[in-house]
Amino acid sequence: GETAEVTASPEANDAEYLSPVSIGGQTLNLDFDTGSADLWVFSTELPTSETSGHTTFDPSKSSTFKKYDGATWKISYGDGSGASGDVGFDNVAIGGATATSQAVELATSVSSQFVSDQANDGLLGLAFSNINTVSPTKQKTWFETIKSQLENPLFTADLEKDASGTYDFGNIDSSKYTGDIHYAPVDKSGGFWEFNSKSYSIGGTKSSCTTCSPAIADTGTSLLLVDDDVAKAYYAQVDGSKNDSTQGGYVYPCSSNLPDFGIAIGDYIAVLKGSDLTYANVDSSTCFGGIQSNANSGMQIFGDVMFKQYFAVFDAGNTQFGVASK
Ligand SMILES: Cc1cc(CN)n(C)n1
Repeated sequence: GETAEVTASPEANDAEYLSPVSIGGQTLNLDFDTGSADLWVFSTELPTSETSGHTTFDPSKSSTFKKYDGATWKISYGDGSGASGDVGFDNVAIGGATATSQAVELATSVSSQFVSDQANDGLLGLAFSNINTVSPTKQKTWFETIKSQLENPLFTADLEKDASGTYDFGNIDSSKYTGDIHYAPVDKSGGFWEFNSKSYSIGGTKSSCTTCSPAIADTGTSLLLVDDDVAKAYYAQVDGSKNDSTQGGYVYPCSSNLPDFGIAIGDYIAVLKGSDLTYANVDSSTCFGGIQSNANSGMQIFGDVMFKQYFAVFDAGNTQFGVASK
């Protein structure tokens, strides 16, 4: 069976991580997103006013591209961004592993967030294909297309703070973590890498929250979005913090001490170091937190803030998600 490894390079503030993907021989930099299941790209079908700075996929220049007549797609993300377009099939290679006849969704329209994010040429979804948005027939993700060719039906994420990391497909590289991998069973019925998260700790003090929302492992989200009462409890321990609607969330004096925050991955509490829980500066003395409220959406979203501190295993063979220290 095959294995593959690809670099994940951070954008400013580690807001997102981009990886090179070859589609019909054309290389684009895509955001690998375990929180969605569409592989879509900036394409020559977009208005040129929207593609400045991006690499676009040109189906007419790929000898292996096949149009999927009549198929369309339309996706919107938790941050309000979105895109839509039509569909074809092509050979898609990542780190030397090629999925043949992979559904490739060509954007004919993208929201302003994507137009201005010139480093991002599209997304590669790594959630479960039951939430793919292609109509009339849902399409498989790249991972599900290639899974049977892999040494093991899994992939791992090693994202780093302000440095390049890796995604590995088909194997767990033991040099990338220390200690045990702590697994939680995944409920994939909603299409996400979803698990229970019924406790947390703040500054070493553990709280159980039987009513806490389930969580998803989402490499496409920058922050850690936790239930509203948990976010409140955390920032109650941060001097000078406030929930500032103009800034879009909790901010605090950069000089304040941030307590460690433990998140439950099933029965295991992964402790995130307070010193790594500041996301960005709002101004020279005010900081924006990496932990924010999910506005009681009913789902907790564990994004890159977690992946920067823990090595992660997405195990489709056993339908489980695991983390390990690194
Ligand atoms: C573009 C994009 C992807 C995601 C996470 N699934 N978000 C929040 N935004």
